[in-house]
Amino acid sequence: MKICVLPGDGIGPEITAQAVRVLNSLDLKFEMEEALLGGGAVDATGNPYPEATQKLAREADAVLLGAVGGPQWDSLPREKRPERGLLGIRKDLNLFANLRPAILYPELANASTLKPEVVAGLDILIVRELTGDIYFGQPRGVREENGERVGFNTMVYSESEIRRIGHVAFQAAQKRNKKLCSVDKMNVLECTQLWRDVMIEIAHDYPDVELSHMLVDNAAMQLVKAPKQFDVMVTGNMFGDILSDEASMLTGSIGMLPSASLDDKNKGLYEPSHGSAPDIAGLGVANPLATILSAAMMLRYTFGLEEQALRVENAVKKVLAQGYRTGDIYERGTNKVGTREMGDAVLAALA
Ligand SMILES: NC(=O)C1=CN([C@@H]2O[C@H](COP(=O)(O)OP(=O)(O)OC[C@H]3O[C@@H](n4cnc5c(N)ncnc54)[C@H](O)[C@@H]3O)[C@@H](O)[C@H]2O)C=CC1
Ligand SMILES: CC(C)CC(=O)C(=O)O
Ligand SMILES: [Mg+2]
Repeated sequence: MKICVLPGDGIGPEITAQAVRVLNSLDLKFEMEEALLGGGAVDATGNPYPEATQKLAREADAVLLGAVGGPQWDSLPREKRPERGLLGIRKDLNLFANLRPAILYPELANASTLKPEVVAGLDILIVRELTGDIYFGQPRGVREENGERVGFNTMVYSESEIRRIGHVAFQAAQKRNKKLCSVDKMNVLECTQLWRDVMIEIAHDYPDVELSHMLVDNAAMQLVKAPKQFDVMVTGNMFGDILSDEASMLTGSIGMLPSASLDDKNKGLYEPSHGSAPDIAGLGVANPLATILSAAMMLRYTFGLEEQALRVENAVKKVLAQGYRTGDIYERGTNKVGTREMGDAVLAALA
């Protein structure tokens, strides 16, 4: 079981270290090797996704990633920016299916931005397409036109790209409550009219799943109005990026939202849904639970170790029940801890 570990930038190394400790405590035989991705990689090699990282990531069964980016790299030419490294590894490994579960742990009911009665028992799975859409579409750039600069990107999806993420979402819905909501903007975007048409075609293969459709602006509103109407949501790369950050706050914090990015053979990259949080980097206060829960997803999806995945998830439940909280989920009467102490608590819960 080979894992390529990419701590990345900002809080990335702090949170990844805790997930690595958790994996190493499980008495399983992992081979782990670290490499550079993002800003640190640009500084060291001039490339945000260096060849050595590419080789290691391709050879590994799974990748564990912290996060990339930071203001010190924002003025670099676009192809050298840390985020290009992230898009690069996702595309290179064909990780088209991004699973982002938004689950409210009962202990965090007061940390949610919504009233407890609106979110109690919340358990949504956002299935986000990850290697297409406007983040990858060509042409892109800034050109001179009529004496001014014009910026442009292209939203593009092929039928086959929509179909393969659709199948992932329908199959996930089959294993859950058999309800799938596809989110698009078909009223104004041709690209997402095709998205809707293809989802309707695929639905014939899954007669047991109830498919509904929602425009993305309404979906953003419904998520904070009545989130429990959703079970599985499927959407494109950009809408999924935005809606998953929004959904994270229903669970208390973006520091609680893990993710799995999968290809069609269960190879996966596992990372928290948040970014490198430059505002708290180096302070030892970041919440490592999203990364630890991402490691649990790795055990489940890539290694098929369901029992071990549940063990880690139960350890996270236990530390929350014991009252351990990083600053982002802290409330009066609980025990405020830093990143490493939260890792210690999870390890103790696993022992
Ligand atoms: N997957 C990745 O590597 C991603 C990278 N980024 C990059 O990260 C950098 C910062 O982006 P932002 O827009 O500020 O988003 P962000 O997700 O890094 O931070 C947003 C807010 O959430 C807080 N936060 C995030 N993770 C947290 C955690 N584990 N515990 C406690 N608080 C946490 C931060 O302190 C900040 O206030 C940018 O360079 C961006 O491009 C952004 C999103 C994803
Ligand atoms: C580079 C961005 C697309 C990363 C991001 O915000 C995400 O994947 O959630
Ligand atoms: Mg994002």
